Amino acid sequence: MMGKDMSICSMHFSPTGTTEKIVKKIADTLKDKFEKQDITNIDFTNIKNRQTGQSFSSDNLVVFGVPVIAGRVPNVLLKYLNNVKGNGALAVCVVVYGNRNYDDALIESRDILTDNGFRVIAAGAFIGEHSFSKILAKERPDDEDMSVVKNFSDQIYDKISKGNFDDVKVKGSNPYRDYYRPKDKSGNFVDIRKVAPKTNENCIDCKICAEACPMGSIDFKDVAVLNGICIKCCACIKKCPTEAKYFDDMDYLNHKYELEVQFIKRKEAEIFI
Ligand SMILES: Cc1cc2nc3c(=O)[nH]c(=O)nc-3n(C[C@H](O)[C@H](O)[C@H](O)COP(=O)(O)O)c2cc1C
Repeated sequence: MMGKDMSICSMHFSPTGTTEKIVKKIADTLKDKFEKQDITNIDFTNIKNRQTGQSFSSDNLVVFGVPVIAGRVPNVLLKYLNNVKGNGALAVCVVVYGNRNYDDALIESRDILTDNGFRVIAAGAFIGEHSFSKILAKERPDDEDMSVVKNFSDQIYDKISKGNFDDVKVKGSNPYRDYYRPKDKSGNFVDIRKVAPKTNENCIDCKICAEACPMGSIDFKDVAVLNGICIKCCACIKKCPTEAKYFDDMDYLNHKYELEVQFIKRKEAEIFI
């Protein structure tokens, strides 16, 4: 291990790109420090890539990242993650959250990787612009975040170079807390799972939204039609060049507004090594 045969992989689920940015920076920094030619990128956002399963070996170092969804690992990924086998590979576990909280997402992600045969040697919770919002954690990860990411990568390199593959301890509770649930103005829980994006007359039928939807739910023939579930990842909204996609559900909009007001204070990344 860690000889010339070691290869570095990055693996991410990242509908709006913040997780991807962090995971790739870590993998790239490690590639340079270990003087490797290239890295393998596995984009789990793409439904086809999730369906094939992945098998690693003890010669691999995998940087794995997901966004925090309702305080946990995105539950739509769980069945696919069962088919990702570590076989002794080293792993770095990353979660990215929108400045509310990562709750038990990091520990859950670490546990999934460990149960699947990875040796998780480092972990970090980072902040990315909130999927729902253009102002909450706006444009993060920013330069300050990326220098923390770089420093984290340097520490991972040092740990591996010393031959220290100890499992990492992370923050979070097990049994995991329930999925975080939004509330209405009166404090009652609301269920936004069935809420779906709408399409306005700005749509130029470029199909970017259909390509971006990680659930493959937007109909290619008529992008205003939804053929499957919506996880509210907002890839279709944030990637649309003409602002044609939007949500108008009042519970959703109220939740978004509350998040923007309550969690305005900047949070910082936490790393565990
Ligand atoms: C349905 C949903 C639930 C989310 N839940 C949380 C949460 O519990 N805590 C939080 O801080 N951010 C939460 N977020 C925000 C994302 O974790 C954050 O914006 C992340 O940077 C998105 O990653 P991506 O750019 O890789 O898609 C949620 C986003 C979505 C779409």
